Amino acid sequence: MKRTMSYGKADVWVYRTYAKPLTEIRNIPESTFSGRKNILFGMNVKVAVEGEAFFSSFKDGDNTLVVATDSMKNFILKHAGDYQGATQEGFLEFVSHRFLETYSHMTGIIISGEQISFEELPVPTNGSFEPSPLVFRYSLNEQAGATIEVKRKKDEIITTNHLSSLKGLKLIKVKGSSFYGYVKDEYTTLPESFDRPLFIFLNIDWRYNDLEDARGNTPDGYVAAEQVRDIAYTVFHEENSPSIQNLIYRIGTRILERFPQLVEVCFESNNRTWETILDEIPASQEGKVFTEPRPPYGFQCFSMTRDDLDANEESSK
Ligand SMILES: O=c1[nH]c(=O)c2[nH]c(=O)[nH]c2[nH]1
Repeated sequence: MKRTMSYGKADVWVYRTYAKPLTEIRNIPESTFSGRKNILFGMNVKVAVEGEAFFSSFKDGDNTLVVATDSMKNFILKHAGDYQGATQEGFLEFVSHRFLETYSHMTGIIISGEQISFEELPVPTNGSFEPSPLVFRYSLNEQAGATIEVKRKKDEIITTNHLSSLKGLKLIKVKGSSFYGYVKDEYTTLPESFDRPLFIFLNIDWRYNDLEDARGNTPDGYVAAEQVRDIAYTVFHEENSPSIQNLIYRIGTRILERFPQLVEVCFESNNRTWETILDEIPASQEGKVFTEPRPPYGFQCFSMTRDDLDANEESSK
C-alpha cells in the first residue's frame, strides 16, 4: 500500500492589489460577466508538499530537510508579488512550479485556493453612478476555487492535474419545483410535493481540455466562476425541476454546451428545502410561511462529460 505523506500550510491569506485584469472572456447568453478588474486579487491558499526525503522527519525527527510551513507561507506571499497573470489557477500553478524549482527534494505539490471576492460599490461620478476603483465590499457569497497538482518527473516539472470550482452557491426558488413519484414503502413519510420552495447549496467543479485556457491567457478560453454561477441560476429560473438530480443534470448540460473547452463538470448539491409552516395566508393570494428544515439533509453527487452531451443530442434527434 502506498504511504500517504505530505505536509504544508493552510489558511494562507493572500491579498494582491492591481493584478492583471482578466479580459477576453467568452460571451454567453446567461451572463453579463465580461471580466475582472483584479484591483483586488485575494485568495485563501492551502499547500501540501510531497517528497520521500521528508520520511526521516516523520520517522527519526530529523528536520534537516524540513522547509518550515511558516516559510511556505512566506514563499506564497512573496510570489504573489511576482505573478504576472490574471487568474487563481495561473497563480497556483506558478507558485507550485516555483516550489519545485527552489527545493530539489520536493517531488510534488498539491495546492488549492478559494478566491476572496470583493464587490464593487457604485459611487456618484459625473452625474451618474460608477463603481468605486478604491472601496470594495467584502463578500460572504459563493467563491471561485482552484486546485493544481504538480509533479517532478525526471528533470521536468509537470502540472499533472487541475480543477476549477464554484463553492457554496446558495439558491432559493420560491415556486416552480416539485418532487413526486418516488418509491413508496413502509419507510416513506415524505408527502409528495407539486410546488416546493427549493433551496439548494451547490458546489460545481470543471476541468479544461487544455490547461492553457485555465491560465487565462487565451481569448475566450477562461471559464469564470461568475459565468458558471449565472448559468446555474438561469437554468434554475427557466425550468421547472422534478428533482435536484435532474436540475443539476440540466445545469451541467448547459455549462458543457456553452464552454466547448471543458471536458468535465461535477456537482455536489445539498437539499435545504424549507419546511412549510403556513400553506395559505388568508390575506395573500399565494404567500406562505416557511422555516429552516430540520437536519439531516440530502445530497447529490454527479459528474458529466461531453459524452453525456452527445447522448442528449442523439436522443433529441
Ligand atoms: O430533489 C430531491 N431529490 C431527492 O432524491 C429527494 N429525497 C427527498 O427526500 N427529497 C428529495 N428531493
